[in-house]
Amino acid sequence: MNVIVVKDRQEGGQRGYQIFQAAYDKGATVFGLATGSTPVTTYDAIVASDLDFSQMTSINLDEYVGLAPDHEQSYHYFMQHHLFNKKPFAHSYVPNGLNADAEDEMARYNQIIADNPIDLQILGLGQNGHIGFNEPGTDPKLGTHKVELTESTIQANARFFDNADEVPRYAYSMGIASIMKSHQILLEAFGEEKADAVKAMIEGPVTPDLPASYLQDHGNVTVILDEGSASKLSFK
Ligand SMILES: N[C@@H]1[C@@H](O)[C@H](O)[C@@H](COP(=O)(O)O)O[C@@H]1O
Repeated sequence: MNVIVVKDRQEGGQRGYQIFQAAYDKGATVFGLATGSTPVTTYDAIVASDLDFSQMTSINLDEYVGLAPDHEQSYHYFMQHHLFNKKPFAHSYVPNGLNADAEDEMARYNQIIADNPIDLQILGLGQNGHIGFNEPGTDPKLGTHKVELTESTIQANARFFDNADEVPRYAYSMGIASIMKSHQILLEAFGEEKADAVKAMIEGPVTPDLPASYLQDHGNVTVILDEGSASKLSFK
């Protein structure tokens, strides 16, 4: 893993953007995108740039089951608001949280990923080490699947809802196997609350207990950290 430590998430967003731009300049056409607060500064830098995605494809990692695309906490809505309204792609795929037939949605989304191999995948990091919504214990061989969210993720994401009871209990998520097929991965993690997960991801063993640790087995991963999230690394 190529680890870059910057001062804060603003600088991290700029570094993330530079990696996007370099991939774009080298001919990347399919971008795997993430939600959460972490990638926002990178999306802001993309929006401020003159990069044109009108011939490109985006594929998002995950979506809550049961939320309509126009629900303010859906990941569809998040992407529209932070990126797609200002930088439209030719095709933007996000799992369909309203598809009650999980098998159908999993097959549909796996086909989309197979048809559009991801050149650059951006990832955030859950406090428990999850990537996408691949919670601890997830089988790394899974493709897109339906996930029951852990209590820790529900609590961490409750800040976006009126209260924790409103956080959906399930999500559709790209699997670890799908993520690992991306040619290049950019993971960003900012803030002290991510420091334990960051340390385990980089310095711990590869284990299903910390899903992001599988990234140690991928040959092209860049990790951008700020001073808080890097604070427990031993090599600093
Ligand atoms: N499914 C998303 C993840 O993709 C994201 O990485 C994580 C961290 O969120 P944040 O970036 O807000 O800390 O939150 C959610 O659980």
